[in-house]
Amino acid sequence: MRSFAFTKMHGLGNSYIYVNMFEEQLEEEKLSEIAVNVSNVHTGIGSDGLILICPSDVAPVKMRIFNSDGSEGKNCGNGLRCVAKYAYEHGIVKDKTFFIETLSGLVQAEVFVENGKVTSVTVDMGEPRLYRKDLPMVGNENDMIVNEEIEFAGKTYRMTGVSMGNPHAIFYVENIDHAPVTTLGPIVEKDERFPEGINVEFVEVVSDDELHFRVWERGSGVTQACGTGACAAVVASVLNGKTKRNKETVVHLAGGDLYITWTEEGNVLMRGPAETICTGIYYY
Ligand SMILES: N[C@H](CCC[C@H](N)C(=O)O)C(=O)O
Repeated sequence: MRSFAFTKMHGLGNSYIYVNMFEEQLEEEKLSEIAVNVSNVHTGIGSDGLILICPSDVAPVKMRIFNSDGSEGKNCGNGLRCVAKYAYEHGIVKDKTFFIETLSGLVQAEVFVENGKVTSVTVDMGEPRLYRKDLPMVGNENDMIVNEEIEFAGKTYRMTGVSMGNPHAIFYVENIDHAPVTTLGPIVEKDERFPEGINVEFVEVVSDDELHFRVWERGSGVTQACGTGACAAVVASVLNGKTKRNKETVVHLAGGDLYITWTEEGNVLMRGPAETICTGIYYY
């Protein structure tokens, strides 16, 4: 019977099982199966997926993220804040500002500490990617997708596409409580026009610096929060003239609030909490 130590952490209710790969060894070919199994709330630990905190050749730490269906994602905003918290509190990093390697590139995290514990993290998520080739989405690879008319299941919608290293389809709704998260979400996620699938977000605009937000995540379904999705929603809202560039925007997710700024310099800043739930040993 094999086992590994884990820490369950969450960012606004988007929880993952974190494994410190500086101390544990997991077989590469088993990672997808382990992600599915630990995520199961009945026979596993219960989470939106698995996140590995790994050594890196180009940064103090590397994050790998697996959704609850076992697919590997290329970025995870809530995961990055928790990885930053873990790395600082476990002495993997000594500075309060440091780089984290992801499959979609390097990001820079800054931790805010009270009584030795990280309470909040700001991550510079880098620049959004705005073209069809970045999602990817079929069609002219150098076209942007802003408020584009598109048909799903016989109905016409307006969609904006933004990548934060992982792909997001943004739809605006009048009332977030009536957003078709569980009906339209899975249809868009698996639509053949997105060869690698896509995360699906619904946004209600409150003002030029406040949004309501719900998400159907690629590979995990409905989650309480999606950090990269919140970043994509703010970028999409600027592109659609609904919010302002360089102005911190509060995004109300099901699990709580994130503060996002798409700066004039081009990068996207995400600020929010990261919390430890429990530690344990997983047997498999
Ligand atoms: N489902 C995403 C990965 C997790 C992203 C989300 N949990 C976040 O906080 O950004 C994907 O397959 O691209």
